[in-house]
Amino acid sequence: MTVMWQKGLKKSMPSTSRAVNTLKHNHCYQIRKSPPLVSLDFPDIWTPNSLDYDHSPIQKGSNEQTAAVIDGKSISEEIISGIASEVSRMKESIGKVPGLAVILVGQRRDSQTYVRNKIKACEEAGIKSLMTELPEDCTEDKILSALSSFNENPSIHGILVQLPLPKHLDEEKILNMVSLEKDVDGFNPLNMGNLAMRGREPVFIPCTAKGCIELLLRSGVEIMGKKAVVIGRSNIAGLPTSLLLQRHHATVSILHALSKNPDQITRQADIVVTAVGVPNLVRGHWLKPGAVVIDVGTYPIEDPSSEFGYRLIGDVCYEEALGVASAVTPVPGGVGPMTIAMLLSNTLDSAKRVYDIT
Ligand SMILES: NC(=O)C1=CN([C@@H]2O[C@H](COP(=O)(O)OP(=O)(O)OC[C@H]3O[C@@H](n4cnc5c(N)ncnc54)[C@H](OP(=O)(O)O)[C@@H]3O)[C@@H](O)[C@H]2O)C=CC1
Ligand SMILES: Nc1nc(=O)c2c([nH]1)NC[C@@H]1CN(c3ccc(C(=O)N[C@@H](CCC(=O)O)C(=O)O)cc3)C=[N+]21
Ligand SMILES: [Mg+2]
Repeated sequence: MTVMWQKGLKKSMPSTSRAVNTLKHNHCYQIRKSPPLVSLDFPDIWTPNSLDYDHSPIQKGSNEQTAAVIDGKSISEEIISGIASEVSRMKESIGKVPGLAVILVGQRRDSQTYVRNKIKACEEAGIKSLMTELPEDCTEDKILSALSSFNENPSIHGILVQLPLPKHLDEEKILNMVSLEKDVDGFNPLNMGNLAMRGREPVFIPCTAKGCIELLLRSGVEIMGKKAVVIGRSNIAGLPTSLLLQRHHATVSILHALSKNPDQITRQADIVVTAVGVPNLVRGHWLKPGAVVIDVGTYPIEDPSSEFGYRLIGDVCYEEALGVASAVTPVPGGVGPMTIAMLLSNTLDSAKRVYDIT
């Protein structure tokens, strides 16, 4: 493997040696600081999302197209129009509508686009939206005070802090301030824990994960008993998606930046969900013929010819996948719009819970 790969492994070594050191210092007298039996370290390396992947030329149309294109855009529109009619029913019966608050910090163009899309979708569905835009260099206190006013505002049923936040801000602390009952992103650790644990129900299911499953179900893909591979293990995409697939009784493998032979493991999967952010990471030969491929990745690349100066590409080599898979989601027009539809769905559910409507 390449230099990056080796660097990653080397840098993740200290966790072991740290454990050994603690053992030496503690000797056997101090019980309070006993060394961990299990290391909980995630790689503290920065994984640049560009490790070791296949740069060989893309095989356009070398195989006849086998795959159906899963139209996330139109499925999301269907869902949003269903939400819109529920919202108008709510308005007629109790004179109230769901409300979503969005906090956007800084000037990232992609974040601005996603947030704009979310606000636009709220308008379509009749959901009230409030948006707080804060400068890149804003203080933590500013965000926390915006959050506490949204937490207390009874006409707000969902709160979303757009990620990533600028580096100087403590993301965990800020996300922890979002009231559990309004955490429509599902990023609160209690939500994730409940998603993972048998017999428990999260208040909200994270939107991207929910969107991926919804795409599978609405495309008639059976999940139960199937082998699913999720590439990526982030809190916002890969991890919750793998948990949700497991809840739907798939046999799930999770791949990440330090996984070896990802192509071979992926080739065994009936369902592949990829959430990495590396363009063309998943090549045609990574896929089992007939696999269903859900591409969460959205990597912005410069494109002066498009409206906002950039366009998005996914993790999957789309041209190659079309000739191997049985179904593929495009980027754009796949998971992205579904994430937004699920955000609205969570916000509606939240309002229904507050007003005790079924
Ligand atoms: N369409 C949508 O609605 C959404 C799209 N996205 C997009 O999905 C992508 C991922 O987002 P996010 O999860 O936030 O990103 P993160 O950077 O938080 O996570 C990326 C994950 O991919 C893994 N990874 C990195 N490189 C490789 C590699 N070469 N092979 C296998 N795994 C690798 C990382 O592994 P490790 O853990 O070892 O570092 C990590 O788990 C981005 O393009 C993002 O824009 C995200 C959310 C919603
Ligand atoms: N707190 C938080 N919640 C999120 O859900 C969240 C986040 N932070 N940070 C970033 C990721 C990414 N994400 C996307 C949402 C919509 C599109 C989307 O609408 N995509 C369209 C096209 C976008 C465009 O018009 O360029 C599509 O794929 O068709 C993409 C990506 C949500 N995320
Ligand atoms: Mg990364």
